[in-house]
Amino acid sequence: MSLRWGILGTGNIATTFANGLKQSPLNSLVAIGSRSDASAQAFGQAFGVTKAACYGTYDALLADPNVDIVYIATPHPQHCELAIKTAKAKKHMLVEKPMAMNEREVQLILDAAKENDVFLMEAYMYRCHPQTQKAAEMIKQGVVGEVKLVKASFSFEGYSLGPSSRLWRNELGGGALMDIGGYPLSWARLIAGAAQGSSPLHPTILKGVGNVQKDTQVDEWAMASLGFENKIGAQLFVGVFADADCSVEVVGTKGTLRVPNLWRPDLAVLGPTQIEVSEHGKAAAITPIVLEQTNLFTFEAEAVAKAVLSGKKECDFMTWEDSLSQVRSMDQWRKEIGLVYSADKQ
Ligand SMILES: NC(=O)C1=CN([C@@H]2O[C@H](COP(=O)(O)OP(=O)(O)OC[C@H]3O[C@@H](n4cnc5c(N)ncnc54)[C@H](OP(=O)(O)O)[C@@H]3O)[C@@H](O)[C@H]2O)C=CC1
Ligand SMILES: O=C1OC[C@@H](O)[C@H](O)[C@H]1O
Repeated sequence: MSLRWGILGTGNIATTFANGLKQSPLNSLVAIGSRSDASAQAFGQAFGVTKAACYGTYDALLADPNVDIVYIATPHPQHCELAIKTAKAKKHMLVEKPMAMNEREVQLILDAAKENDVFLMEAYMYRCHPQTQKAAEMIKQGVVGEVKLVKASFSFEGYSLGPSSRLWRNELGGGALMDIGGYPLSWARLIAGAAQGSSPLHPTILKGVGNVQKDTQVDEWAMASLGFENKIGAQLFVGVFADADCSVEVVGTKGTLRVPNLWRPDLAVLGPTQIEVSEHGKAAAITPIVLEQTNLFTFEAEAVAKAVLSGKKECDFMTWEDSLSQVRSMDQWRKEIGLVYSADKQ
């Protein structure tokens, strides 16, 4: 039995995810929903969706009885309303990151998923990749000794997208922190937990700085320093002004573990898929991650399908508790740098 997907939104990540679905025997794309008929038809044609299941409204897709699960791939401010509607339509859902704009919205989504007994996951796709699981396992086994510090960066050049891009518009949830801050944050939390053999931890302290621009009212870069109950610290950096550092490191008493390409291991141009461990002062030993299937979004879709088809409402790679911890930390990080959206005023 395969899971029948409908996608809401026909932008960048919707296309990437639809390609990932194509390679997954457990999944199939059966419907596409857009704000416009023309976009729905064009997208549907590219991915072999029947004309009748290319919908010019999101509501029409949610009313389609052939859709088991919905992938919400719109800008973040639309996630909350669409996720609640999806749950009420009794459909499972994979919601793009960040799950919603703030804790109040995430809580509403969790309540709706619980009430309607549907599967829900926030789409931190890198968490579903074998490289991430291997790195966390190595930390748990003590390859760097006692973990002291997690360093994680994510940056890309976003100016070329132009000022109309969601990245630069406050009303579309723009800025570096909301777009990519959740990646280093979710990695630091995962590793702080892995170090003690537990699920991801919530930070006990989070201090941040950032550059919220006067004209756009979104941040061009943001940094955070975190502390966890087990005395692990983390330094996070995100920026959307240049293709700068994207690597992650875990520093321990014995040595350092480094992953050069954690976020998009499917894109070889961003670096090799490998884990590098060096004892302090020595050359790194490299563990290559060799895989038959390399599409990151196929891993994500398969993780979701396995959970849904076995009756689970959550996926172990990104649980509901994990998403709550994420948004609480993101809210705190935003408060530290003075980054405000209209959702915060409701
Ligand atoms: N996991 C990952 O690797 C990635 C995740 N993302 C996440 O996915 C979501 C979408 O990002 P991305 O695909 O880059 O965004 P895009 O701007 O490329 O696409 C968003 C789509 O959402 C729909 N939409 C609904 N309301 C609006 C609106 N008011 N303005 C613009 N578009 C709207 C549009 O589709 P239509 O007109 O058909 O309705 C549009 O094409 C974000 O939450 C982002 O954080 C993004 C990139 C990578
Ligand atoms: O999640 C993401 O990862 C890659 C970025 O290019 C994109 O803007 C972001 O939404």
